[in-house]
Amino acid sequence: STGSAAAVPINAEFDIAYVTPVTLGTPPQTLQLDFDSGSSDLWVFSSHLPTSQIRGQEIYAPNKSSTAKLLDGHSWSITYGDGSGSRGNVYTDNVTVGGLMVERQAIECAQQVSSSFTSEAHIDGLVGLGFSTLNTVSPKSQLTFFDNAKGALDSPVFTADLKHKQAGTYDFGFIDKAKYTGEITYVPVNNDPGYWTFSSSGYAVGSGNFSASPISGIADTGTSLIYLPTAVVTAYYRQVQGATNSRSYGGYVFPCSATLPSFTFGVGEARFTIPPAYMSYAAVTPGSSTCFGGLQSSNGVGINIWGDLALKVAFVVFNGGTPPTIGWAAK
Ligand SMILES: CSC[C@H](NC(=O)[C@H](Cc1ccccc1)OC(=O)N1CCC(N)CC1)C(=O)N[C@@H](CC1CCCCC1)[C@@H](O)Cn1ccccc1=O
Repeated sequence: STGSAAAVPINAEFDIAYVTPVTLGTPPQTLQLDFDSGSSDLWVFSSHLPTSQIRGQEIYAPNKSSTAKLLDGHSWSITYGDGSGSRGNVYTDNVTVGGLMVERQAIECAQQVSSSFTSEAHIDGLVGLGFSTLNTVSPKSQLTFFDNAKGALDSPVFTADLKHKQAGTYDFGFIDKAKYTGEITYVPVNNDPGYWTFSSSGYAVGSGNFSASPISGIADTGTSLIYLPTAVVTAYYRQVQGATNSRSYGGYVFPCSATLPSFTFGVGEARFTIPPAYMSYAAVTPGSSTCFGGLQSSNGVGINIWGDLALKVAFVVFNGGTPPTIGWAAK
């Protein structure tokens, strides 16, 4: 079997996150979920949430689904890198993504969400696509949608074709040759403790020479930006007039009028260049002439992250075979 579903940017201006329609239960309830290869819980806004914590999101009501079953005595609780979090109880039910159905998928129903989730009306929950070792359900941890689907897939892979300010796709079980050009460069994945961790072969700032130093980081569809070592980040912002690492804004900012260099990263012999226009994010406050950079330091994060900003200039194959690998191709 295979599946294919749209990845739609939640913000018309900046690609800060992407959501994908997912149907749950019988009759089907459709929610817009954020596919996150940096975590491994499938959780949703639910009928178990106080209404004060729901502001425009769609909810999943297990008691309205004839195929929902309570996973008695199980609970979950998760906190993300940006400090947001949620917790609740667990049901199993049918989950369908782009025509691919998994029966008895653990659906983690939120009983509490942090304020940043309540204020993000476009995200009704997450689908974790990390390795199942990271799942937070207790006392028995649960499998991700991908791990549950894997055995039935034509090939044990999913691919991400994220785009700038337009809908892309997540495909399951097949590699669509129409979505990329040239060859796919595969590199090893270290899935301990459970991320899609791979080694980039280096970077270049603008037209500068390529610095061939390996950078270990995770491919994370749930993170907007790129978080890399300080040496890389200072080399980049040294080329940006007026750039500063702002404590108050929590990262590198610069005048929105600044000329930005492109940023190139390597995967094996392959090179991927992020154009200058992608390297600037929202103004730090609406209407401000100070902009937030797409490349930030991983110092405060503790892990290097290749987020949507890097993923959207490539076609990426998350190969869940044995051993797992990750493939990057131009498009
Ligand atoms: C440096 S990990 C920061 C990262 N969260 C982001 O990237 C959010 C995404 C977002 C944007 C807009 C609305 C809602 C959410 O966006 C920003 O933080 N932005 C974008 C806008 C910018 N102006 C400021 C910075 C993050 O926790 N991801 C986790 C998944 C996220 C959680 C929040 C909801 C969406 C999915 C996750 O994969 C990160 N992970 C990765 C490895 C280990 C643990 C861990 O937890």
